[in-house]
Amino acid sequence: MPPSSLRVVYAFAREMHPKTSEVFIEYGTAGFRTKANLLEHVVYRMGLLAVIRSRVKNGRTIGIMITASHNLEPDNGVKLVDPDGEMLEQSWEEIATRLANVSDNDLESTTEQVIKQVNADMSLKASVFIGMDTRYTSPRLAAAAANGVIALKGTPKEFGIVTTPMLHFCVKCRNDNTYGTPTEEGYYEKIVGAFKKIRQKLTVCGDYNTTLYVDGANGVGGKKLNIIKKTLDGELDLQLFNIGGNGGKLNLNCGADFVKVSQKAPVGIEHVPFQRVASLDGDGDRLVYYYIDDKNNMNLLDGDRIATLLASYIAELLRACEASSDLQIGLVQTAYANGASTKYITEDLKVPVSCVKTGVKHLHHAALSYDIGVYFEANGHGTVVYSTKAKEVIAKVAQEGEPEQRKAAQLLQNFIDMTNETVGDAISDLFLVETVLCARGHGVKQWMSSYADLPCRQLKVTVQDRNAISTTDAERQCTAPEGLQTRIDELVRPYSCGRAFVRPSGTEDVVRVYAEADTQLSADKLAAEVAQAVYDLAGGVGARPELPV
Ligand SMILES: CC(=O)N[C@H]1[C@@H](OP(=O)(O)O)O[C@H](CO)[C@@H](O)[C@@H]1O
Ligand SMILES: [Mg+2]
Repeated sequence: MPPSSLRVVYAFAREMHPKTSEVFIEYGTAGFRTKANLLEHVVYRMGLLAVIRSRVKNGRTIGIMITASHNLEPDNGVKLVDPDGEMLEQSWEEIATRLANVSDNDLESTTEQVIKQVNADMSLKASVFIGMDTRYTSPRLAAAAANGVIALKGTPKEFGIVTTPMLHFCVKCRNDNTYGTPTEEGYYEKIVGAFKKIRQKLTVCGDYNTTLYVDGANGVGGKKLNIIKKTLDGELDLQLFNIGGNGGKLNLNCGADFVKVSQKAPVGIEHVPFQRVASLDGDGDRLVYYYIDDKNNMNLLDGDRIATLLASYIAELLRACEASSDLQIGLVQTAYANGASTKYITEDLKVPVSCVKTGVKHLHHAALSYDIGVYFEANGHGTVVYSTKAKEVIAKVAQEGEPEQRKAAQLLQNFIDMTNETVGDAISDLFLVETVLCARGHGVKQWMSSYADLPCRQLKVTVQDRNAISTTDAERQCTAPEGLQTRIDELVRPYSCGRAFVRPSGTEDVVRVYAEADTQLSADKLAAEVAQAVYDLAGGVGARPELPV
């Protein structure tokens, strides 16, 4: 890199996107996420880093997504997408953090150091796709990202408002044209196109009802479903709520995170007993379902429930193809998965389960070790990944199998096409769920009946330094501070079906507490007791922990 070019970087930074805050910011589970007004310089610098990353990857396209997902409107965030549409390689997170925090004066030399460290050939072309969510601060941040890309002579392409998974999809397609066309239209063609194909092969029957209510969290996912809705031809009657524009605030008392954590129905939705409702998060990468029953009770169908539904259907089709002995299907969860779901998967579905640390990158990675890997966080973020071997075996049966086997294999092929394999995707997952329910003639009651969730509760505790808490065994055991795990064990012991763990959040400055037990009262009580133990033994600050979250 000739020095003159780096001087441009520096001048650009100081003039247009100066670092105005001394607050240290870290590339966490979901990239950088904080108040939007602290992010402009960070995003500009991620534009620089994306160019360097693209060059290290021989000019393959890198993605930048501007979003703070399920956080409230004043926050925003940025994350990088690697060439196969997956999250940024973990070893680069430290580099991203370093570049985000240096002073404007040190930016030039730090950029140069990074280029040397990663051995980037700065004479190569570089391509960066930029997407953003619906926040009013997003266009300004997207422009800062594009300026960063231009400063290092990369080529930015702005996609405007897209869901996070759409951007991941477009990055993947740009680098691998067998996957699809790298545009929003290409996304609809592949995902919605496959849904329509599969629907032609299925008959609407039993308790399945084609009306689906959707809570769009007043974010981007609902807006995109409004586009898709117009192209559906009776396959699914989408009734969209919380799609923005009616004064409803992004993620405020609505959306997948609110529904999952509070276990309450969102605002802004008409209640019809036993009506299926799909709830998306603000950037369209999480999905949970729920229904209100005739006693006005809330019934949540979360990520664990979606994972088991998809895994059981795929396993059923594999058996029908007679390919189940050739292909190993597995499920990946985190410690937040409801204990009842894990028991159901291992004992009833007889599918192997692995438990990994929180954060999609960990789940995605573990899922790749199966021929077909289904992964979901309990909060509704997840997808299915299919190995090349699985695709080849299924394609062979679809061509050469007996008629019944061929039929099942062709259904599986449509199912694969409908899946966004790059990352959890609320829209793709919604179509996958609707397909399984339709194929089985099931309504929400049958879906719910596969197993009964153990009541659970999540709480947050504010401590002086959340990193004083260390964990092991996929975050299910606490190794520091001393004595905390022993205390948790003592607290859990008296509870029937009791389980509890604590871990520092990667996206908020809190310690998260999770507890489950045989009754809601017990789960709430256990969570409160464990939260108190965290407060006492891990340096709690501010108000003592209280219910609810
Ligand atoms: C309990 C929980 O839902 N944690 C979420 C949350 O992470 P924390 O590290 O718990 O803050 O945000 C992550 C990014 O969206 C998501 O991957 C994860 O599942
Ligand atoms: Mg999200």
